[in-house]
Amino acid sequence: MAVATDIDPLTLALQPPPGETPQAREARLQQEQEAKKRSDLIDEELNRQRNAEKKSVKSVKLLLLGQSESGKSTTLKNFQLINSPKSFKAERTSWRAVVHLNVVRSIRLIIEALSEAEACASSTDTAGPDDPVYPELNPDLLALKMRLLPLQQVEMTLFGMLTHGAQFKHDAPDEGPNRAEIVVNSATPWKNAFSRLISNVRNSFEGPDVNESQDSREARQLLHACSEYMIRLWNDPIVKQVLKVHRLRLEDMAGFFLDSIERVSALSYEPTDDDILRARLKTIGVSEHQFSLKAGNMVPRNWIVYDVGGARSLRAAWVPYFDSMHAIIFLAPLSCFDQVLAEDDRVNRLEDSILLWKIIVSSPLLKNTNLILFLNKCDILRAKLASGQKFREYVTSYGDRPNDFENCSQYLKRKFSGIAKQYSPEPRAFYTYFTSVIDSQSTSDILGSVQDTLIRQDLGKNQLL
Ligand SMILES: Nc1nc2c(ncn2[C@@H]2O[C@H](COP(=O)(O)OP(=O)(O)OP(=O)(O)O)[C@@H](O)[C@H]2O)c(=O)[nH]1
Ligand SMILES: [Mg+2]
Repeated sequence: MAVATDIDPLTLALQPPPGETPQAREARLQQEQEAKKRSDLIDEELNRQRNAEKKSVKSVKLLLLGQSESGKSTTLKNFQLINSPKSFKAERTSWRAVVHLNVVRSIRLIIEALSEAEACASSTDTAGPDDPVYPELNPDLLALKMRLLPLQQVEMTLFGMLTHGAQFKHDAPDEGPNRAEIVVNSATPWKNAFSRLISNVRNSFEGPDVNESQDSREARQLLHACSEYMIRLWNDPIVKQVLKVHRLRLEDMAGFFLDSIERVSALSYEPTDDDILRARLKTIGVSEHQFSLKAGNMVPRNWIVYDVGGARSLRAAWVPYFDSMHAIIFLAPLSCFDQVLAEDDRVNRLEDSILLWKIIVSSPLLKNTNLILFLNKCDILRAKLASGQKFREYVTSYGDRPNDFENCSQYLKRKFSGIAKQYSPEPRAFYTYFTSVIDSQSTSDILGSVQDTLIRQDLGKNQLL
């Protein structure tokens, strides 16, 4: 049975040993001093870490805005490519299916145009002066069209795999048959559907997908088997004429891979970074991407980038995010001066972008938010102007200025800056960049400078430190 004493065990343990010599006492005290020094150092380090953690939990929140197809999701992909390259690579297999869906969609649009040409040819109604006049389709072309019908099955399979149930759908039919495209609700983890099919996700892009599902493999084999027919169809001169009459410029559409059919339908195909940036998947819902970023010798920050759907019907979902954002990157595609909205063909895309920008800069909710303007798709603007497309035919206020990239892009930059000056509730600085966000190198430089600016300047001073 234990005997109770007045001395607590700790005091007892710390007492000098009985009969301690002066030398032993000195050595003990020195040891104790050193132990204390070590313990203080550890405490100091723990405190430093705790303080750093406290600071780093404050996240920098960035919202990507702009009309549909302006390049928001592509900008998000660039953020991923720079800040979490490993997860970007791990998603390659999912993007392969999207590239394949993009190819199959382009072929479907051609087939629909051919069907329309056939219907016109067999119609007994007298053609009006404004009716399209299609060339005659020869039997070889009709046979080719039949041979490509199995691609419908490929589309359904890929679609089913990505949806993994019900998260994907075709666009609303009222957008017209030529506009129908596959959308993903980005709030749902669609990429996981593929990750589950490939249990050895790590490095799966470096070797054959041993665990790929039967459906997925069959879809790829079918696409591969149709490769030659797809190439013949795309290169057929009558098809080119039909598409011209149909006013369908597939090469200007998002997710265009028809010039690379052989490569992307090869059985060993794995998407490159460039393919992933070009692959088109329309967003509905809001997707959120987080990463940790360190600028210079500052404490790492948690960044959250939000990507939203830009189609008209989806814009109401933006507003709840306005409140807590540190910065907005607004994407205005400069190349769209001659295009109309997919969701409303009475509205010019450039006008829609300008109107949206006006709404954003004049919003009282955003008066303290950093605004960054990406004047995007500069590569397409350059190519369009070089091919002789006349800017002033669509933007009459441009007048007689030269029809070149330098002048047109500067004109549009002045237009957007003027709106910001005129409509901001309070004077504000904002940053403007000319971008082509499918160019990962130049976009990486721009995003690097955006990140740096946000951390060091306004956010560093006012909100985050
Ligand atoms: N050539 C070129 N293509 C671009 C550029 N930016 C985006 N794209 C392509 O345009 C298409 C549409 O881009 P997304 O990033 O999906 O557009 P989004 O703004 O997210 O569109 P929603 O999700 O519908 O709101 C994709 O196929 C991109 O690869 C660019 O600067 N140049
Ligand atoms: Mg998107």
